[in-house]
Amino acid sequence: MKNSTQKGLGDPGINQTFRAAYTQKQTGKSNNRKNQTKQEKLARRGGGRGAHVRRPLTILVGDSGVGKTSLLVQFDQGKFIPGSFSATVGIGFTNKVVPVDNVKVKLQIWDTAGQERFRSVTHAYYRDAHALLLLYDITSKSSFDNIRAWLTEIHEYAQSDVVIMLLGNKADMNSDRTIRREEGERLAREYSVPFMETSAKTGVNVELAFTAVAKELKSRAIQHPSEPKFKIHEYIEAQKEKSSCCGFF
Ligand SMILES: Nc1nc2c(ncn2[C@@H]2O[C@H](COP(=O)(O)OP(=O)(O)OP(=O)(O)O)[C@@H](O)[C@H]2O)c(=O)[nH]1
Repeated sequence: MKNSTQKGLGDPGINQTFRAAYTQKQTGKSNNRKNQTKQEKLARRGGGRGAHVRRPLTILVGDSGVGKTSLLVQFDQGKFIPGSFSATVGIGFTNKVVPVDNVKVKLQIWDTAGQERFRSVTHAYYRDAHALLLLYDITSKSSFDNIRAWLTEIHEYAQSDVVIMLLGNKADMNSDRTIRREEGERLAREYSVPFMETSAKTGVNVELAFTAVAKELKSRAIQHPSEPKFKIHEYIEAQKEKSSCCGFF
């Protein structure tokens, strides 16, 4: 269900850091010169001192209403804004520094519109993505059924080595659940992608999802021969066990 207001394209009501990235990329111009300058500076400088991994791109994808914006807002600002749902227009983005060991991984995270009419726009960005977080809503069978189609599109448009993670969001809504956790796990196994259930509302596993991506991207960018290779599946499984042991679900 949607109301008439829409978020994205610089709407400050959702997240002050979201910008009109879509317009910028399409026209080559920003509708916010100050922001563009800052982005360019950040890109040039790499954003600060010390060891860092340069702004790899993570894109949130999935059907409209599964909670992509909410997940990003929870990760970025640690809050959940309940109430009316307003669909994203185009693409919004935020930048977030994730400390991994002694390295700052500066993720650029793009929140795409799940609505079908924006699909051709979001396809154009897949090839630039280093990681894709693919969400469904555990209370929505259609959003889960559409995951196969999303994965087909991802395999068609994204780089073959893109990090893909499947997230079953709205895990706090257990009483309305239509997709069992095992179904998510089975689908993820079939496609060999890591999986976890998240809640943008309570924050469960939200940080873990992004941290796992940051760790994987860091390990790919900075190879220390002496360090054991980071294994994202194992990391997530170990961390998930920790959270489920403590009664989050
Ligand atoms: N209970 C609960 N509600 C959620 C959660 N995540 C999102 N919602 C609600 O679900 C609705 C849709 O969330 P959005 O974050 O706007 O969904 P979206 O995937 O960004 O939608 P599009 O912008 O159309 O692609 C909103 O009313 C949110 O408050 C969650 O983890 N738990």
